[in-house]
Amino acid sequence: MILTVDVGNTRIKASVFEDNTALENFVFEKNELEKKIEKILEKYPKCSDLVVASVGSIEKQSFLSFENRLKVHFFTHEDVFPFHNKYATPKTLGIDRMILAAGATLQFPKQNRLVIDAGTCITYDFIDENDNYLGGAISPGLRLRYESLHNFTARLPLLSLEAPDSYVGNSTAQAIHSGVVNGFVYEIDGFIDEYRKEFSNFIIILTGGDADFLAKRLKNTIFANSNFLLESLSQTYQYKIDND
Ligand SMILES: Nc1ncnc2c1ncn2[C@@H]1O[C@H](COP(=O)(O)OP(=O)(O)O)[C@@H](O)[C@H]1O
Ligand SMILES: CC(C)(COP(=O)(O)O)[C@@H](O)C(=O)NCCC(=O)O
Ligand SMILES: [K+]
Repeated sequence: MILTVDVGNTRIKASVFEDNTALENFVFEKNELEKKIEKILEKYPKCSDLVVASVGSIEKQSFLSFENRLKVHFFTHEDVFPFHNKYATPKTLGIDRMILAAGATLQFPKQNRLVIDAGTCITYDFIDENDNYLGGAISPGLRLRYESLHNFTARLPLLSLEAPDSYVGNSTAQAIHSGVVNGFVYEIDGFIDEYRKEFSNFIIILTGGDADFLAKRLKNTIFANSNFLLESLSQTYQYKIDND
């Protein structure tokens, strides 16, 4: 039994896996990290390994206190991954994107794959049928768009996510919702259309905190799996054990 932990820039997600099947998922804030992990381990004392991917401000040291109880693995660029990394700056590729690419490679072998993670940022990652990781894109996520409109202007209010009534926002609030939500949806559909021009066939995996909200609004039919990063962490860890 393993406990996987994904430290994103907004929140921490965790999941307990037994034989690559998730038993329970957890979401919490950075300041609750140790307390929450303590609680999870109390509930699942059979956890033998703690596996972490962090792109947030939490470093390896935060997990060291658990090392006397279970094996702690903090993923880095030095680990073995099941794809060929063709990024021009492989050492700066986010570890979350590496885990997503690894999960896509292991779960959907020998085909072109596009992973879209709608979290703090939207990240796009493309792995071709020969398991070459080619790269993708990084753009602001949904909440980041609402916050930056507010933070960098004098007159725009901070709104929380709401589906717009129309493209034609007829008030400040509706104009912001239209710009943020429709802009987000058009961006993703636009990227998918561009990839379609170059690659005739590929599967799309949509994940992240906004995946469910997004999936039903896209022109392209995509099934969302908001647990894909944690599933990929469990699978990539197994791959590491088998290939080290
Ligand atoms: N309770 C919540 N707190 C913060 N963000 C949330 C919450 N529920 C949904 N979201 C959405 O999830 C997105 C962040 O996704 P997430 O995958 O958790 O990010 P990260 O992995 O970067 O920490 C935000 O854009 C926000 O719209
Ligand atoms: C792009 C990211 C900030 C996304 O983080 P997230 O939205 O998952 O919190 C993260 O993958 C990162 O810090 N990447 C480093 C730059 C790169 O991937 O090229
Ligand atoms: K992301």
